[in-house]
Amino acid sequence: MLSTATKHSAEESEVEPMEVTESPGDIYNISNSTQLSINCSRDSAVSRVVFPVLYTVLFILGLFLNSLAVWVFFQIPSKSNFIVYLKNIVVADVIMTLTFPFKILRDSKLGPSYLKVFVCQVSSVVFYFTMYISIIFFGLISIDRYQKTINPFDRAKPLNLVGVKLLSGAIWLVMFSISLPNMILTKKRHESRSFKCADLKTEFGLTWHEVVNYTCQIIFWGNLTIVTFCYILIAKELYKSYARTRSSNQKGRMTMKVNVFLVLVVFFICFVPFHFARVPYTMSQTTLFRCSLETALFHLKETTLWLSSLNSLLDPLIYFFLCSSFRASLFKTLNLSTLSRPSVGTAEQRHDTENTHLGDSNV
Ligand SMILES: Nc1ncnc2c1ncn2[C@@H]1O[C@H](COP(=O)(O)OP(=O)(O)O)[C@@H](O)[C@H]1O
Repeated sequence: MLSTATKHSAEESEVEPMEVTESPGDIYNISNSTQLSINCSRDSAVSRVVFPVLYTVLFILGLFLNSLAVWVFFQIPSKSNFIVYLKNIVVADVIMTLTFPFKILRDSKLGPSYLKVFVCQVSSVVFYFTMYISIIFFGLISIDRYQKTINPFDRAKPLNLVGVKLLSGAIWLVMFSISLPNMILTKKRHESRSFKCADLKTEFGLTWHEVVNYTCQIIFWGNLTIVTFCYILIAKELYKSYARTRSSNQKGRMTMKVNVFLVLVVFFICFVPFHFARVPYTMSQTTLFRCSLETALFHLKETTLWLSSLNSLLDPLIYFFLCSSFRASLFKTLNLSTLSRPSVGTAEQRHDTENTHLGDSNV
């Protein structure tokens, strides 16, 4: 196995006939400098047709749902931490959705060749940046929902809200700062038409890419732990509450369960497969692997990445099922006045009221 620097210096030097000795584990020992990965084509009908079609579906539906969500959210005042977090996610989702057309054009080979460079340099980096923003806010939402479960009558204090807005800004800034070098350091010129993003990186750029990927793994697994832990505690509280009231309404109980676990389900479906696939894939970008293994890892990464992109489509479901202010405002926007009429007071009062008892879907 070769390190980042070794792979890079191997790729940068003059191409000479290479001697490759296969070792167990499908990884090559390179005993001569070469551009092995250049000869390993990823081109296939799946990457040229299937994924562009799947991303087109995501783009059309995602743009519609997220634009609607933005429209609805920006009529709701940011009066709770929960709403501030959801607004951050919706902005991240809109930006992520806007990166899809570039990927579609690049992968389908319908776009000009400089688009490939643009995708590696800008749009893919923006995609990952927004993905981790969503992941971090999912973690914060889980903590907030747990706090709301144990202290239902707690209202967000203005000072708290300022703190939460500052925290949100800081998260965007920090994530942008670690992503920016991935744009700047993707600047090597490439003669071959079939280059990979890693081929455009400077030596330090490839190291930075590797470091950011492992940092993002920590961010993901940390947030997954937070989300899982908080929702286990929430479920426990809900169970205690139902046991106390001895609710006999089975249907209501089922709805509550499904809604409570929506965040967890979305998180698992969208992000867990990608983060399992990402580690060996990043290794294949910085270490010389056998071509068949590198290609398999690439396809696995692309498949699981599509699941992560699906998140931008599933998030609006979370807003709808977990945020009553969103529902009320959506029905009002769509002129469904009967549905938008809150059962208790105004939309705002209803939101606050909904947060005050455990059996509500707002948890
Ligand atoms: N977690 C991340 N955060 C920010 N940028 C990233 C992240 N992961 C990858 N990138 C950047 O996105 C671009 C595409 O990366 P990647 O998907 O690994 O390449 P490829 O499309 O060749 O498989 C690269 O410039 C890379 O550095």
